[in-house]
Amino acid sequence: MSMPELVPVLSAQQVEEIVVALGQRISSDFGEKGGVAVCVLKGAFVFFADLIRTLTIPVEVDFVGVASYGAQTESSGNIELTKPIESDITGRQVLVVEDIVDTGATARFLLDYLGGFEPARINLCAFLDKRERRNHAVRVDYSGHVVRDGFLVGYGLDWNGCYRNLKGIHRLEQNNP
Ligand SMILES: O=P(O)(O)OC[C@H]1O[C@H](OP(=O)(O)OP(=O)(O)O)[C@H](O)[C@@H]1O
Ligand SMILES: Nc1nc2[nH]cnc2c(=O)[nH]1
Repeated sequence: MSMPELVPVLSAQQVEEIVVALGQRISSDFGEKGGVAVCVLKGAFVFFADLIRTLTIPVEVDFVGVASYGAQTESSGNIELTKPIESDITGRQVLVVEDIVDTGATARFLLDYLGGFEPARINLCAFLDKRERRNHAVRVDYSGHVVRDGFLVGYGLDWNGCYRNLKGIHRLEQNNP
């Protein structure tokens, strides 16, 4: 199999502008009460670190782990909780931070899981909102960039464990010889 090609989708500069705009909206909506920002591991960790530093409200952070894709570019559909939340989010304002919402299976699973702790409010923020394959009902309250198709890597998103360190977003194209 030949090496996949990386086609640029968003530059590092564009990524930064999107993150700043999201941070302003979230700060304004959550207000001085602030809340708990929950990073969905692993993919969201890069976006999360940038986003929380644009917030101008009191914010605590926590992390949940889920896995579903493994080495594939298609979700297995079996979502596994690999790390539970540690904070008490009951009655708090909660922001779930994802790198990408694709089929919506992971986000749906997490909103149901975290919603079970009865937060005062729970909103979903995704850097990338890929709607074409959505087959679970989820509302992305804060969507950074809507993408149509393709498998995307960079800015935390991986393929087979690689490319999370790229500063921009790229589409992975498998060239068949
Ligand atoms: O909307 P969906 O179709 O459920 O896809 C979105 C999920 O897929 C990716 O996670 P992945 O399972 O690849 O794990 P990772 O975050 O550890 O890379 C991504 O980080 C989202 O959590
Ligand atoms: N890296 C990566 N993970 C995903 N999980 C769901 N969709 C995608 C995607 O386009 N890229």
